[in-house]
Amino acid sequence: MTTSVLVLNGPNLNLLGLREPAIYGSDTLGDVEKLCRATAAPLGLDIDFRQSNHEGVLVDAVQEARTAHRGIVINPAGYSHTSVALRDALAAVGLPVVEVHLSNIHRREPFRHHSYVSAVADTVICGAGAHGYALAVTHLARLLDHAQESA
Ligand SMILES: O=C(O)[C@]1(O)C=C(c2cccc(Sc3ccccc3)c2)[C@@H](O)[C@H](O)C1
Repeated sequence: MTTSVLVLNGPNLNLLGLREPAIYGSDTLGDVEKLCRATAAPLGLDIDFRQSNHEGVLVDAVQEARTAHRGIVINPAGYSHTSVALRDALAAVGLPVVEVHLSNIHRREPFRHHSYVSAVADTVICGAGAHGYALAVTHLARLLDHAQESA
Protein backbone atom coordinates (compact mmCIF):
# COMPACT_ATOMS: atom_id res chain seq x y z
CA MET A 1 0.00 0.00 0.00
CA THR A 2 1.46 3.39 -1.03
CA THR A 3 1.83 5.97 1.71
CA SER A 4 0.69 9.50 0.86
CA VAL A 5 2.30 12.64 2.28
CA LEU A 6 1.41 16.30 1.90
CA VAL A 7 4.09 18.83 0.83
CA LEU A 8 2.63 22.24 1.64
CA ASN A 9 4.10 25.58 0.55
CA GLY A 10 3.19 29.00 1.88
CA PRO A 11 2.84 32.47 0.45
CA ASN A 12 4.92 33.78 -2.47
CA LEU A 13 6.68 30.47 -3.05
CA ASN A 14 4.82 30.32 -6.37
CA LEU A 15 7.24 33.11 -7.40
CA LEU A 16 10.31 31.10 -6.41
CA GLY A 17 13.21 31.27 -8.81
CA LEU A 18 12.25 34.65 -10.22
CA ARG A 19 14.17 36.87 -7.76
CA GLU A 20 16.70 36.71 -4.92
CA PRO A 21 18.46 33.55 -6.15
CA ALA A 22 21.27 34.28 -3.71
CA ILE A 23 18.82 33.69 -0.85
CA TYR A 24 16.34 31.15 -2.25
CA GLY A 25 18.25 29.57 -5.14
CA SER A 26 17.27 29.52 -8.80
CA ASP A 27 14.95 26.50 -8.72
CA THR A 28 11.29 27.16 -9.39
CA LEU A 29 8.56 25.62 -7.27
CA GLY A 30 7.94 23.26 -10.17
CA ASP A 31 11.56 22.14 -9.92
CA VAL A 32 11.07 21.57 -6.19
CA GLU A 33 7.94 19.52 -6.87
CA LYS A 34 9.81 17.33 -9.38
CA LEU A 35 12.60 16.82 -6.83
CA CYS A 36 10.10 15.82 -4.14
CA ARG A 37 8.39 13.29 -6.42
CA ALA A 38 11.72 11.83 -7.60
CA THR A 39 12.83 11.47 -3.98
CA ALA A 40 9.51 9.99 -2.81
CA ALA A 41 8.94 7.35 -5.49
CA PRO A 42 11.72 4.90 -4.51
CA LEU A 43 10.65 5.31 -0.87
CA GLY A 44 7.11 4.17 -1.68
CA LEU A 45 5.67 7.59 -0.98
CA ASP A 46 3.05 9.46 -2.98
CA ILE A 47 3.24 13.28 -2.88
CA ASP A 48 0.35 15.74 -2.69
CA PHE A 49 2.23 18.97 -3.56
CA ARG A 50 0.40 22.23 -2.89
CA GLN A 51 1.03 25.98 -2.57
CA SER A 52 -1.21 28.78 -1.33
CA ASN A 53 -0.88 32.47 -0.53
CA HIS A 54 -3.85 32.22 1.83
CA GLU A 55 -3.52 31.25 5.49
CA GLY A 56 -6.98 29.68 5.71
CA VAL A 57 -6.38 27.55 2.62
CA LEU A 58 -3.18 26.25 4.22
CA VAL A 59 -5.06 25.52 7.48
CA ASP A 60 -7.74 23.66 5.49
CA ALA A 61 -5.04 21.59 3.71
CA VAL A 62 -3.48 20.62 7.06
CA GLN A 63 -6.88 19.62 8.45
CA GLU A 64 -7.61 17.56 5.31
CA ALA A 65 -4.27 15.78 5.73
CA ARG A 66 -5.49 14.22 9.00
CA THR A 67 -7.52 11.69 7.01
CA ALA A 68 -5.85 11.91 3.58
CA HIS A 69 -2.14 11.63 4.38
CA ARG A 70 0.35 10.02 6.78
CA GLY A 71 2.70 12.99 7.22
CA ILE A 72 3.40 16.60 6.25
CA VAL A 73 6.38 18.49 4.86
CA ILE A 74 5.72 22.22 5.18
CA ASN A 75 7.49 25.39 4.11
CA PRO A 76 5.24 27.99 5.75
CA ALA A 77 7.26 30.88 4.21
CA GLY A 78 6.13 34.17 5.72
CA TYR A 79 3.44 32.51 7.82
CA SER A 80 6.25 30.74 9.74
CA HIS A 81 6.75 33.92 11.70
CA THR A 82 3.13 35.02 12.20
CA SER A 83 0.61 32.17 12.10
CA VAL A 84 -0.64 30.73 15.35
CA ALA A 85 -3.56 29.30 13.34
CA LEU A 86 -1.26 27.22 11.13
CA ARG A 87 0.72 26.10 14.18
CA ASP A 88 -2.52 25.06 15.92
CA ALA A 89 -3.76 23.12 12.85
CA LEU A 90 -0.50 21.15 12.67
CA ALA A 91 -0.69 20.38 16.39
CA ALA A 92 -4.34 19.33 16.07
CA VAL A 93 -3.95 16.77 13.28
CA GLY A 94 -1.23 14.83 15.12
CA LEU A 95 0.76 13.80 12.03
CA PRO A 96 4.55 13.71 11.71
CA VAL A 97 5.68 17.15 10.51
CA VAL A 98 8.96 18.19 8.88
CA GLU A 99 9.38 21.97 8.52
CA VAL A 100 11.65 23.13 5.70
CA HIS A 101 13.08 26.52 4.77
CA LEU A 102 15.17 27.10 1.65
CA SER A 103 17.23 29.76 3.44
CA ASN A 104 18.93 29.66 6.82
CA ILE A 105 16.33 31.74 8.66
CA HIS A 106 18.68 32.06 11.65
CA ARG A 107 21.21 34.01 9.59
CA ARG A 108 18.67 36.51 8.27
CA GLU A 109 16.60 39.33 9.68
CA PRO A 110 15.71 38.85 13.37
CA PHE A 111 11.97 38.63 12.62
CA ARG A 112 12.66 35.44 10.64
CA HIS A 113 14.54 33.72 13.50
CA HIS A 114 11.34 32.50 15.21
CA SER A 115 8.91 30.11 13.57
CA TYR A 116 5.65 29.21 15.34
CA VAL A 117 5.62 25.97 13.34
CA SER A 118 8.93 24.75 14.78
CA ALA A 119 7.35 24.14 18.21
CA VAL A 120 5.05 21.50 16.68
CA ALA A 121 7.42 20.08 14.03
CA ASP A 122 9.30 16.81 14.56
CA THR A 123 12.19 18.08 12.45
CA VAL A 124 13.30 21.46 11.04
CA ILE A 125 15.56 21.71 7.99
CA CYS A 126 16.77 25.14 6.85
CA GLY A 127 19.54 26.57 4.64
CA ALA A 128 19.89 23.62 2.28
CA GLY A 129 17.96 25.22 -0.58
CA ALA A 130 15.78 22.92 -2.67
CA HIS A 131 17.82 19.94 -1.42
CA GLY A 132 16.21 20.59 1.95
CA TYR A 133 12.95 19.34 0.48
CA ALA A 134 14.62 16.07 -0.59
CA LEU A 135 16.05 15.75 2.92
CA ALA A 136 12.61 16.46 4.38
CA VAL A 137 10.85 13.82 2.27
CA THR A 138 13.55 11.27 3.05
CA HIS A 139 13.40 11.99 6.76
CA LEU A 140 9.58 11.88 6.83
CA ALA A 141 9.75 8.42 5.24
CA ARG A 142 12.10 7.42 8.06
CA LEU A 143 9.74 8.82 10.69
CA LEU A 144 6.85 6.88 9.14
CA ASP A 145 8.87 3.66 8.92
CA HIS A 146 9.68 4.07 12.61
CA ALA A 147 5.99 4.70 13.32
CA GLN A 148 5.16 1.40 11.54
CA GLU A 149 7.82 -0.46 13.57
CA SER A 150 6.41 0.79 16.86
CA ALA A 151 2.75 0.26 15.83
O1 LIG B 1 13.66 30.24 3.41
C1 LIG B 1 12.46 29.92 3.21
O2 LIG B 1 12.09 28.96 2.53
C2 LIG B 1 11.33 30.80 3.79
O3 LIG B 1 10.41 29.94 4.45
C3 LIG B 1 10.69 31.47 2.65
C4 LIG B 1 10.30 32.78 2.68
C5 LIG B 1 9.84 33.46 1.43
C6 LIG B 1 9.21 34.67 1.49
C7 LIG B 1 8.81 35.32 0.34
C8 LIG B 1 9.09 34.80 -0.90
C9 LIG B 1 9.72 33.61 -0.95
S1 LIG B 1 10.10 32.87 -2.47
C10 LIG B 1 10.50 34.26 -3.45
C11 LIG B 1 11.64 35.04 -3.15
C12 LIG B 1 11.95 36.12 -3.97
C13 LIG B 1 11.15 36.45 -5.05
C14 LIG B 1 10.03 35.70 -5.31
C15 LIG B 1 9.70 34.61 -4.50
C16 LIG B 1 10.10 32.93 0.19
C17 LIG B 1 10.40 33.60 3.90
O4 LIG B 1 9.16 34.30 4.17
C18 LIG B 1 10.77 32.80 5.12
O5 LIG B 1 11.21 33.71 6.14
C19 LIG B 1 11.86 31.80 4.79
